[in-house]
Amino acid sequence: MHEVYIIDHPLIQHKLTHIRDKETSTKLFKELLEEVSMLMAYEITRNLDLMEVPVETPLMQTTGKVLGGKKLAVVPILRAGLGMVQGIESLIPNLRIGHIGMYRDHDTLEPIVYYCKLPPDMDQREVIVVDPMLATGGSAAAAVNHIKEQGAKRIKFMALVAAPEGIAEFRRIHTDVPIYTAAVDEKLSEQGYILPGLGDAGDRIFGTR
Ligand SMILES: O=P(O)(O)OC[C@H]1O[C@H](OP(=O)(O)OP(=O)(O)O)[C@H](O)[C@@H]1O
Ligand SMILES: O=c1cc[nH]c(=O)[nH]1
Ligand SMILES: [Mg+2]
Repeated sequence: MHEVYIIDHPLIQHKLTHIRDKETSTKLFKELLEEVSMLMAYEITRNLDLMEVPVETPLMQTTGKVLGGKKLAVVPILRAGLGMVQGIESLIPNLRIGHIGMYRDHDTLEPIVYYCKLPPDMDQREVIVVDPMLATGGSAAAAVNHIKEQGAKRIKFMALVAAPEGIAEFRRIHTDVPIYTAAVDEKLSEQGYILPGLGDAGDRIFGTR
């Protein structure tokens, strides 16, 4: 069973507090989410494999290290996951980006796949699935199911905020996928919102409130 990693770097926690604030504008919300996603990706990728290569500095020949392991792909869960891509992309060279569209039926809260386009070689890649919110866990679990069906074997899931209920549900279904989050909040509301949370992430990113 894989772990839940809480990335509690002070800069991430500082920015997360401003993201939660209902007075934060759409523009600032988006910028902060990108910054936090970059900082989280920095932590998540700290175990990437390296290989040695020769490099010639202006002064002499030496040996350096470059990324040498599996190639990476990031897969945002639409819509809100899109708000995390640019921050990650700015950090990771040669990143491939897949997209999976999920929405929750407002009455049943059941997740529904409405779009999926992934790189063809998913079995060759280390995959980071991103969505700011892990609420009931239904969307994330269904998205990862779908991505596994396309061949992906090494997957990590990254959320900004997670509810205990969502963590439990996701781990019940995907024992092989570690969860990385900046915060585990108190609980879900009866409407399936994370409390205290930050509201509807998609609406706050795209200004559709
Ligand atoms: O864990 P769950 O209970 O499944 O809820 C989490 C999902 O809900 C939100 O998406 P939403 O359905 O609001 O779609 P959107 O991104 O288009 O706003 C969020 O971005 C997650 O994808
Ligand atoms: O609190 C929540 C729960 C699901 N989706 C969101 O965007 N926010
Ligand atoms: Mg939404």
